[in-house]
Amino acid sequence: MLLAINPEWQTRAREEVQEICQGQMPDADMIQKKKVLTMVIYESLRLYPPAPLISRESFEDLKFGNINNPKGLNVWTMFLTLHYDQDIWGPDAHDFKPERFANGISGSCKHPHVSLPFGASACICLGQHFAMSELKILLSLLLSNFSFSLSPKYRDSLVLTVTFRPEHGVNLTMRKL
Ligand code: HEM
Repeated sequence: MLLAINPEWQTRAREEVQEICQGQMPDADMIQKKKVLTMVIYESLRLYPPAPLISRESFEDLKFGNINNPKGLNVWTMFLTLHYDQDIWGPDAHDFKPERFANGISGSCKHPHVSLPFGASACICLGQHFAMSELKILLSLLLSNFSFSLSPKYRDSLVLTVTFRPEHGVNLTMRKL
């Protein structure tokens, strides 16, 4: 959806796929080289993190500033709000700008540890590298075979429960290249 409404990024990502894959099925080496696609995926996961919150239980009494956090309490961190914080990402925090990730996650914002699409610490997503590979393969195949734009049927409605997802799916108009 973000590539459909940002055709310049769709073109950049497609050119990179064509240059690296040369019409072949993407392999592990090719996936590693896809810098533009990585930036696009990180920025999409910043704006629309599929799992927008994580929880942790305190094993002992803790105090954060003037907030008491007794043993056994579950603390829920809504990183969706962190991903849109203008103090962290700048005044364009609401915009799709994959170039923020040109120098990886560490160079993307003021406090890179708040870029949390896969969570953090000991419970960080076990499948994150697998998920990134899957996304790069899927997007490479889509980009090399189709151009896409937003369908007139698209209805913007996001549902936030344990996951963050489009209520009515994502209707796109696909054209075979
Ligand atoms: C874009 C895709 C994905 C996203 C955004 C995502 C995100 C997350 C997040 C936010 C957590 C919680 C981390 C935390 O509590 O700090 C998590 C945990 C986990 N994810 Fe994913 N995930 C994705 C794909 C996958 C895939 C493909 C697999 C398996 C093949 C996977 C396996 C797991 C497992 C096993 C955990 C629990 C880790 C633990 O508690 O030790 N995830 N994921």
